[in-house]
Amino acid sequence: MLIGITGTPGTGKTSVTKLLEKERFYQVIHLNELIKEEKLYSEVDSERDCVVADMDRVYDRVLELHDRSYPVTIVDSHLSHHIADIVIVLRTDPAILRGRLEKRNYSEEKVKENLEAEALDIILAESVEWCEKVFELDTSGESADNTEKAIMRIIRGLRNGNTEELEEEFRPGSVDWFDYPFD
Ligand SMILES: Nc1ncnc2c1ncn2[C@@H]1O[C@H](COP(=O)(O)OP(=O)(O)OP(=O)(O)O)[C@@H](O)[C@H]1O
Repeated sequence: MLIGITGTPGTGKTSVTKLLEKERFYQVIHLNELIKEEKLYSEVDSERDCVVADMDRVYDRVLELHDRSYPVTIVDSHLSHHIADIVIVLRTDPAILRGRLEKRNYSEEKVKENLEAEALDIILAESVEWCEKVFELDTSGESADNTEKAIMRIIRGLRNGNTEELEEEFRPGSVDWFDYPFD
């Protein structure tokens, strides 16, 4: 089973998937690292300090790496909803996200761009449009450990084929930061 952990940068995907990796029960593909290591991009956007991933090559590489001896393979990336049919979208209140992104020494423009994407539910909306099953998980005010536990609960439900209650609990649309003041 291939599961994407997606969300705006800073919502905690890497922190949480590193915890999940320690369980040794999951294969975890940290896609952004892979894209950089294997140069799976078509362009370097030096102005925005990022790369433009070549999604066809990325997709093929994930399929190659997908090790079916693991019951679950997790793809960690804000691009994972382009690849997996089942995704967990991590969300963070923009006021909290701002603090996390500022610690990375991002430019104010890049911080605002990401906060706006989070407040406008961009990744959630894409996930709902493209993926079969979407769980929305709010990490605001939660520890990474608790977020990991919630993800493990969702994975357990998926493996047991019993997701009705989880789909209700983590229903897309449960957070609303539309009124976040940007200026
Ligand atoms: N509940 C939480 N879950 C995950 N991370 C959290 C949580 N609360 C606080 N954090 C902190 O938020 C930061 C998230 O950074 P992280 O690199 O994991 O985000 P990311 O979503 O993987 O970003 P990127 O897409 O840029 O790789 C870390 O410093 C982490 O310790």
